[in-house]
Amino acid sequence: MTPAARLSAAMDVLDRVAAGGNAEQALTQWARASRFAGSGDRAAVRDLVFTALRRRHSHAALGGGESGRALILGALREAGTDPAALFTGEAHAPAPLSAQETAHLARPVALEGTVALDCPDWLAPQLQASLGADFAPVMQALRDRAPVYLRVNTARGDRAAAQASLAAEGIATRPAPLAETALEVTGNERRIRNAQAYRDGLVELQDAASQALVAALPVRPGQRVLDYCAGGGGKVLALAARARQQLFAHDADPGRMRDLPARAARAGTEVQLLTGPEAAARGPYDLVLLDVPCSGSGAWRRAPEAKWRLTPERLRDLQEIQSEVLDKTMSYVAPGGCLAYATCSVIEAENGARIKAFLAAHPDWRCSFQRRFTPLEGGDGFYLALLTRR
Ligand SMILES: C[S@@+](CC[C@H](N)C(=O)[O-])C[C@H]1O[C@@H](n2cnc3c(N)ncnc32)[C@H](O)[C@@H]1O
Repeated sequence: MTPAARLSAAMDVLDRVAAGGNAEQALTQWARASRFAGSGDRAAVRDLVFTALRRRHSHAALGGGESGRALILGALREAGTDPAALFTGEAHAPAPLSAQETAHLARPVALEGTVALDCPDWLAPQLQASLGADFAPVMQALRDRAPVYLRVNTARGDRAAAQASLAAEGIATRPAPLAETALEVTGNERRIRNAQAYRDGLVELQDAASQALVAALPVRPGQRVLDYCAGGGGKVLALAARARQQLFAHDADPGRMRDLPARAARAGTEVQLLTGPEAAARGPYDLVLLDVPCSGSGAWRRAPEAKWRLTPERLRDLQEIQSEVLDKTMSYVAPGGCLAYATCSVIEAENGARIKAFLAAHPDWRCSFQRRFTPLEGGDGFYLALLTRR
């Protein structure tokens, strides 16, 4: 594909996302319908789409609108590329610029405040209050692509062995300071899923802060652990590598745990999947991990459309769900056990405020540890609170 044809494809995908589609699915649909697109084309279109979504506010201002075409015009303008040479209308290139577009592109645009930071306007005060002096740097960081991190499965080998195995297949990595198990991929990341170390379960794809969060959980061999919001199981598998435990996983949407048994087998461990009633009946557990549904604000680099889809109503609903999950599962914790509350959000209302509300309603509980991670440390934004009975 020519560079101009890649722009047309990205515009098309962005329009599908604007109509309510999910970016990953829209890209997959486009790739299936575009057999002529090689892996380089798919990667380039993906980059264009994700950058435009991360920077939708500023690109819309620069490009003169929120359509896929305007966002791509904004991206070219930000990069200092003259669109006229690409927007020729020839073959699969975008149609030539209209008079209105030409006029907009000629007008100076000063990017300021929430537009320059690509921050949703309504959420800026809350984010500012949550992050303080880190607000602008964090929002800036969320405008860029996230690093790719691997978790070394220490049940299979150490970090040096994983690095050596990956290097033998041309995949460059370096240790990431956030967690002892974390490697940052610095070259040839597209080869990971075919690499021997990945197929053998020596490494898994997992954000470094997510690994650091799991490293902070109180884990002892032989204990019973319930991952109550297990999703794909990233955290429960990271827990499995730390010590031999009896592991149980539940999710309100069991379909999300579909790949968990196969992933567990690849990692050399076993996780029992439980329905809601089973999760209640099989307790108590020494550790109950609640990786609750949240705004995902700490992970907006990876799922940037979520940044613009979040609404005040949805944020309120999420807080209700978060408190409900805490209230429901506190009785699942064994005496002396721990209830671990986690989000991938940097919004205080989903983090410390939920814990404060929980402790106010349940004075027999206390918070023994809390930690917030932001993208300024390299990984995604996360929050962890450890709760124990007094
Ligand atoms: C942040 S994701 C979990 C990610 C996962 N722990 C990981 O590390 O890959 C939150 C999960 O909570 C699930 N969920 C939503 N509401 C729930 C509820 N009331 N009870 C249990 N799980 C819920 C969602 O289906 C989603 O899979």
